[in-house]
Amino acid sequence: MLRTVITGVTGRMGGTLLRLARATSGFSVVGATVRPGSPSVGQDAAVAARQGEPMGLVVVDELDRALEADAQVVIDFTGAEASVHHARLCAMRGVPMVIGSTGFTSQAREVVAACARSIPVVLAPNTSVGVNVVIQVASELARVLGEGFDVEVLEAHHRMKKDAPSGTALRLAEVLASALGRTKEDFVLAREGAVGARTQKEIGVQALRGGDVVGEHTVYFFGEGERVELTHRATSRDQFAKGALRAAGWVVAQRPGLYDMADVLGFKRT
Ligand SMILES: NC(=O)C1=CN([C@@H]2O[C@H](COP(=O)(O)OP(=O)(O)OC[C@H]3O[C@@H](n4cnc5c(N)ncnc54)[C@H](OP(=O)(O)O)[C@@H]3O)[C@@H](O)[C@H]2O)C=CC1
Ligand SMILES: O=C(O)C1=N[C@H](C(=O)O)C[C@H](O)C1
Repeated sequence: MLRTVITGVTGRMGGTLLRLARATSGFSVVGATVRPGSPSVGQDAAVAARQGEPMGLVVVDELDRALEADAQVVIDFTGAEASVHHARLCAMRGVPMVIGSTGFTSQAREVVAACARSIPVVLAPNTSVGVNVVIQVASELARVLGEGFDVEVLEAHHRMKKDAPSGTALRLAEVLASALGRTKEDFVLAREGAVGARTQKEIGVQALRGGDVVGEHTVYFFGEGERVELTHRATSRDQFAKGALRAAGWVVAQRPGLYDMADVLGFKRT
C-alpha cells in the first residue's frame, strides 16, 4: 500500500483525490491537510471533503504533521504558493511528490526544481492522460504544418479558477513554440486596442471563465483556405485525479529529479 498524503483535501481536486485514492487498490490515505486556520482542522477528512461517511483520519493544517504517519508520497493540488512551501517540507523529509498546482512564477518553479534535486517530483499542469496525448499531437501537428499556419490556444474554465491562462494552455504554448523554433517572447496573452496585423511568429493564448466548466483546451492552426482544430474537453475531475494517482505510483520508484506527465506516461520528450 502506498502511504499517501493529500494536501488541500477540502478543495475541488483534493476531495476528488481523496475519493479516488480510497477507491483505488494499492493506495492508503494516511494524511490530509487544509490551509492553516481552516475551520476543517480537526474534522474527519472524508466529512471535511464532503466525501461520505467518516474514515477515521483527522485533518491537520501543517504538512509536516501529516508526514509523520510514515508518508511515502504527497499529492498536492493546492496552488503554486502552498505547493512551493510543501515542496520544501517534502525535500527536507525525503518524501516524493506529485504537484498538480498551476500558476507558478518562474522563481517558484525554480524553487520546486531545487527541491527536486533531493526528491523525485512530478510537476504537471494537467494530469489527465487525454490532455497529455493532445500535447504530444499538438507538437507533431506544429512540426508538420510549419510556418504556413497561425497558431492560437484557447482555454475555458469554471468561474472559480484563480490563474489565467491555465497551466495547460501555457504548456501547450511551450511545446508549440519548441516545435516551431520560437520562444516565450512570442506568446501573446491578451489583445486589446490597435494591435495591428498579427505577426507570423506569435502564439496567442486566450482564456474564458464561467460557470462550472471543468477544463477545455483548443489549439487552432489557422491556414489559408483551411484550419485545423485540436480540442480536449474534461467533463469530470476524476481523470485528473486518476492521472495523479498513476503519477504517484510512478514517482516513488524514481530518482530525485523534476518530471512531468510525459515521463510518467513514457512519451518521448517534445
Ligand atoms: N494538474 C491538473 O490536472 C489540475 C490542476 N489543477 C490545479 O490545482 C490547483 C487546485 O485546484 P482546485 O482544486 O480547483 O482549487 P480549490 O481552491 O478548490 O482547492 C485548493 C485547496 O487547497 C487549499 N489550500 C490552500 N493553501 C493551502 C495550504 N497551505 N495547505 C493546505 N491546503 C491549502 C485551499 O484552501 P482554501 O480554500 O482555504 O484556500 C483549497 O481547499 C489549482 O492550481 C488548479 O489550477 C486543477 C485541476 C486539475
Ligand atoms: O483549475 C482548474 O480547474 C484546472 N487547472 C489546470 C490548468 O490550469 O491547466 C488543469 C485543468 O484544466 C483544470
